[in-house]
Amino acid sequence: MPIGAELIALDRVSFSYPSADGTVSVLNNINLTIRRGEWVAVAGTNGSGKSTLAKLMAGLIPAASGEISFAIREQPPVQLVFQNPGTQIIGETVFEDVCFGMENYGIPDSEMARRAMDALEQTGLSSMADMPVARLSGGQKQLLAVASCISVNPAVLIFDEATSMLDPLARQHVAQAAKRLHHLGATVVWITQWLDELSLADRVIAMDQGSIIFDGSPPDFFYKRNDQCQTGCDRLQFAPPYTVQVVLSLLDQGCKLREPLPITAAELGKAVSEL
Ligand SMILES: Nc1ncnc2c1ncn2[C@@H]1O[C@H](COP(=O)(O)OP(=O)(O)OP(=O)(O)O)[C@@H](O)[C@H]1O
Repeated sequence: MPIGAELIALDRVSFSYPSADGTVSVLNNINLTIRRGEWVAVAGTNGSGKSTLAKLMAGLIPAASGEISFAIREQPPVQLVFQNPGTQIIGETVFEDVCFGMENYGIPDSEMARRAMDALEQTGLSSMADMPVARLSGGQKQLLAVASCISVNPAVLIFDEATSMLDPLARQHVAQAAKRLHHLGATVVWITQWLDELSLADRVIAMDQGSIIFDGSPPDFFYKRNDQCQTGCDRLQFAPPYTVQVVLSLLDQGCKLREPLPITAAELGKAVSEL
């Protein structure tokens, strides 16, 4: 299937969880299409429904109303790295855990060890291959969950705040591993609270109270204002990353920076050097 083909489409999807006095509505009327080859970042306030959206896109829960369609032929179609890594770790040792996922997808024994070590290498865990999983720290468990998901080479990889417990170096490892799969053709959905990670994406979805309030490019998320003069970032009441704050300050002072406005330090350096 070509780059840009529709892979996952949500059409007027709503979702509610059961509660003591009926149900609590979590997602309202979501329309969203994920296309092959995209890197889509999802940002949003706590409790806005990001993890629920991730589970719907991974086919783990059904929509209460509306329709979700999948047009993915590869196996496995979607892998979701959960926010809480404990929920997806099964093996006794680090190496066994990575192999467990591959066994489920029928990856030949002859390939398994090489793919497991490659995934552990990419996530910085290769020296811990024989360590019992119970001895891993929270962040190391998060890295193991990432390694297991990347080892099976899914068509769509969904990271649900998969870097929330990681130190800056480990975050970089995970981002690089995801980028590598993306270059090889995987589609990436990257849910994050770290706004500097939005620069990795082609497209940003912002969620608030169960609705998508922004769907556009990373620069537009930080700089494009609606009729109420608010950006997507303003509407979430999130402080923009430092680089974006510097750009806004430069614009306030009358500097003319070329479009698209910079969102990373490297882009800002280049834009300033061209003034
Ligand atoms: N299993 C559940 N049963 C009942 N309510 C739930 C369940 N899981 C989540 N919720 C509720 O659904 C809402 C959305 O939760 P969700 O985890 O999807 O949000 P989120 O945007 O991922 O939040 P966060 O950024 O805090 O992880 C929250 O109000 C939460 O309390």
